[in-house]
Amino acid sequence: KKIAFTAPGPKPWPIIGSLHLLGQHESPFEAFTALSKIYGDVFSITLGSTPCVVVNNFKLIREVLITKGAEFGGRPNFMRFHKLFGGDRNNSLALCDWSSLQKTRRSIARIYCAPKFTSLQYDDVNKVGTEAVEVLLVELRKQPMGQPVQVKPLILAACANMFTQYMCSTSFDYRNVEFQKIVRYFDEIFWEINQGYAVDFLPWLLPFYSGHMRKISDWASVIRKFILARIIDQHRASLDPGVPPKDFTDALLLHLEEDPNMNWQHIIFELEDFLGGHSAVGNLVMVTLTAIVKYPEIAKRIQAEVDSVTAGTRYPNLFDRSAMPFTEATLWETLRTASSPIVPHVATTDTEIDGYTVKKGTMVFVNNYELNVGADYWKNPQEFNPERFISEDGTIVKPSHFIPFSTGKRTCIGQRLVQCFSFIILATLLQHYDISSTDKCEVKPSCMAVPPDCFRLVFTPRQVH
Ligand code: HEM
Repeated sequence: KKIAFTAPGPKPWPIIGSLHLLGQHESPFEAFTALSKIYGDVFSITLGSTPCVVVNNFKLIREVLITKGAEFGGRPNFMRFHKLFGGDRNNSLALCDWSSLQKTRRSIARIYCAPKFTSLQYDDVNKVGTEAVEVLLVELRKQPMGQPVQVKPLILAACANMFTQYMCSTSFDYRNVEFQKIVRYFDEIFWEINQGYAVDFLPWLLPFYSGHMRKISDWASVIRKFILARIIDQHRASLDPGVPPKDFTDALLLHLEEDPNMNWQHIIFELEDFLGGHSAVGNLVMVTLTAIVKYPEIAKRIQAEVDSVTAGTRYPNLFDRSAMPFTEATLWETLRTASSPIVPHVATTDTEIDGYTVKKGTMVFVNNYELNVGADYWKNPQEFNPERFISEDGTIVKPSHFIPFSTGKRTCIGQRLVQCFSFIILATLLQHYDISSTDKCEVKPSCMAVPPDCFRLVFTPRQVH
């Protein structure tokens, strides 16, 4: 008879478990990599009183996300996740446990959020993206040129309009105070969701976090009220079940009429989830711009590419992507080096990883930081070098272990939109400006988010493009 063993790991202390070990490095993922050198590529760790397993190599990560994806489809029960979604994290697509409702929600979203290259939706993404970036250029021209500018809110507003226009056929003026407020709150939430807190694992600390938790649920509820009043109500008034849906919002509303398992709340929460994706794109662009500032030669290569493709006579667009591999590769290299964490998974049944027993309810961390910067996976991993994603024939190549959007059942639904919108913004900004900074442009390791109030950038109009 086979004897069941759990994976080796550090001995937990009473109450805090091994939480203290995560504090010994700049990011918990660096701590995981360090611990994997002691305990092996799969190890157990108790955080607070939660049993966790960390998987650290590509073979085991595939086992968790693909081969046994169905057994690891749950999400952690963090209080913050509930607070963000009206008291129940199952309202959220990214933070809910796996269910048939989730399957339905993902399938409605896929057509709109993962548009194929030859689809009508792709043309729409292109149109919406290029129009919104032209408005961004107009706003940038109003800023003092050659001086430090707090540019994040402008970039986020452009991204927000790309998302609201694409998904809800609605966009907003940059001076609309309510719009500014929800863009800010979405960004606060994005920053928040990217932080790890001891209270996630030590719920008895909750009384000390009550103010913080209230703030989180207030941000989310202001956002939902805005979505209902400014977007859903208008769509509902003009909805015509006899014609194909004009956008994602219509598709969701039509689905509500057909599917008894769907209710009003689901629609609002689903829109909130997807519209919130704009903060991810805006933060990715900000992180990419830190590389542009740090490595001026990379900016020059992107400028050469955009100048040659557009001959200085038009704005770049999505159909230029294949002719601008360096620009695209810079975004992939940013995703690699920033190494955004994969949301933890949870075992929904008693199972195994690499032969070790994993009990139902165990939280599983996928150490994608190791996949992104480990010496076993990359040549000179610490170097920022977009060339690593360009093949000899000038096309983009991504090694199979590079999974910035994860893989399997719960893979990111927004990845195509991210690639499309961030490409348009980066290419157009560099077509028009040289970008530098007098501030320290630092990004935390293993984090795709920069704080809502972050470094300023200096935009200098280019003479030739
Ligand atoms: C730089 C930008 C982004 C990165 C790096 C990113 C990465 C990820 C990762 C790693 C996951 C977790 C997958 C897993 O647990 O296995 C995820 C989930 C998800 N992402 Fe993204 N994402 C980005 C932007 C977006 C955008 C723009 C949207 C929406 C339009 C979006 C929608 C989602 C959703 C709905 C999920 C949850 C899927 C599920 O749990 O079933 N993401 N993303």
